[in-house]
Amino acid sequence: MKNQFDVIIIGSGPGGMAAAYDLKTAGKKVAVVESDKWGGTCPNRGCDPKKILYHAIEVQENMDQLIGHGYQEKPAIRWEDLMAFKEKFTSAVPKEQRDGLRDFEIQTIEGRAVFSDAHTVIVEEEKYTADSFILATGQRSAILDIPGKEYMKTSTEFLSMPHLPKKMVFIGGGYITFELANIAASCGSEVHIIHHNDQPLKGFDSKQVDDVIQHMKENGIIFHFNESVIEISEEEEQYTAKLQSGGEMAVDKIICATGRIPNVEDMGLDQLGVAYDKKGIKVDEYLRTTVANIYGLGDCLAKSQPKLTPVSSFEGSYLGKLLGKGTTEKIAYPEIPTILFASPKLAQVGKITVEEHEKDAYEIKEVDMSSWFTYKQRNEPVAKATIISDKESGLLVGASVLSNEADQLINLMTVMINEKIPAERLANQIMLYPTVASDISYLY
Ligand SMILES: Cc1cc2nc3c(=O)[nH]c(=O)nc-3n(C[C@H](O)[C@H](O)[C@H](O)COP(=O)(O)OP(=O)(O)OC[C@H]3O[C@@H](n4cnc5c(N)ncnc54)[C@H](O)[C@@H]3O)c2cc1C
Ligand SMILES: NC(=O)c1ccc[n+]([C@@H]2O[C@H](COP(=O)([O-])OP(=O)(O)OC[C@H]3O[C@@H](n4cnc5c(N)ncnc54)[C@H](O)[C@@H]3O)[C@@H](O)[C@H]2O)c1
Repeated sequence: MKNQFDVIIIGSGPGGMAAAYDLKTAGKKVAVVESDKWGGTCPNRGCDPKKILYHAIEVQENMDQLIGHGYQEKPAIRWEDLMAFKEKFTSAVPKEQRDGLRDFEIQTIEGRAVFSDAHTVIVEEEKYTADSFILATGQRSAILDIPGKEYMKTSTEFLSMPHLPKKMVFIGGGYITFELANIAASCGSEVHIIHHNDQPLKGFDSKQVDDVIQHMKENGIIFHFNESVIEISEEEEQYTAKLQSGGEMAVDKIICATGRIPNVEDMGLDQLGVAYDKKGIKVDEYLRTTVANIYGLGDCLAKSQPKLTPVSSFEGSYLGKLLGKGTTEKIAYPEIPTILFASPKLAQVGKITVEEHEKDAYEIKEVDMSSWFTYKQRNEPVAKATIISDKESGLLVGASVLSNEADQLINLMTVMINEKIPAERLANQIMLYPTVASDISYLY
């Protein structure tokens, strides 16, 4: 039957895509429904466009570190050209992603999916039925509920701004604020960050967060901790943010980055009995929702794992195996690394702090790497690592790294932790020199 499938996936982000390709490879008849841009958040309005902008400021910073050591002056970034470069990548994404599915004989359905029963969705007034469904609907930006909230923009608008505002404010103290504020400041905007408490970037090593803040202050960013925006007014595209402390701030753009909310509403989930709360859809260890033939993955789930592209893809591949090849295993997550693409980068994996009562079990080592050749050759101002290993086995259990090479180092350490590679085995490897990998054996 034309509209009858083994599995229908709702949402074409990295999670939905991974599930679709793996299920098709396993011989299933698969369809993907998408109501917005094919490819979802990551390549259209998330990681990828952000990384293109970030790369430009990373190059700028690398050059800045060599002023007086070969370079004469810090290069300026022309926002309009950078945006045009970014647009070259992002404008092609939806078609490429959709055509990729079609070429693989996965049916693509455009429109918003709404369930009419546990085996049927309606999209643009047409019925589609399936044995199983996967909810891969992602999240969207939360907007603070304050007077004048209609004047706030989100990360999506930031990543498509045709011109760089002269003065802007970011509300929130999470990943999005820190990454995008850093980009805006490096490109020449006067940037303010307003955060409702004095503990931004929760979940990262607090000492290293202090270092990031210090570095961002040196980059010109102005932090306002224990402060909130309570009202916004507009006059001729100039915005005035009224502050809880009593003051006011006049700016050209206000970006709200106070977290993201799952896309779960108006899909008929309540009538079916698919349980969810404000954190997302509830699933068991097989990623099954409270309705037996409906599964969920990625950012739209209420779960403890971080909401990141590779996590969504991992879950998509797991469901590909579960529904495609009939594995009966529960999902088992490895240690998941996370990174803040700021200046410098802050990345971590596994255990990053040792409590007083754990001190007999773990060894914690703090290493200042800034005098090492890898960092000195680039004149990097900061390079620090905190390494935690299990005293009995000697195995690495966690690490947090603050440096512009943190991504490379943490990727290597993630493999060492997940594959339980003892330090002695590293001595058997010959790594390229001088590179970050050749430093790793000095770390613990
Ligand atoms: C600014 C920003 C920067 C980020 N940077 C990084 C990064 O550097 N590294 C990283 O790992 N992660 C990053 N992330 C997070 C990453 O983008 C997400 O974790 C990832 O995209 C989640 O994938 P997903 O498949 O779960 O959902 P999404 O990619 O959000 O896809 C969900 C899709 O479902 C569609 N949909 C929703 N409801 C329906 C419906 N009823 N019918 C049909 N379709 C529907 C949506 O339109 C969307 O296309 C970033 C996110 C943002 C916003
Ligand atoms: N490098 C990366 O991997 C990367 C980059 C960007 C985004 N992301 C993903 O996107 C998600 C969303 O990022 P985000 O920065 O929007 O969220 P976040 O959860 O990282 O940070 C939200 C911030 O807003 C603050 N906040 C919450 N409610 C508030 C309120 N009512 N008033 C004022 N402040 C409030 C929180 O204290 C927090 O500091 C991340 O959790 C992550 O999963 C990842």
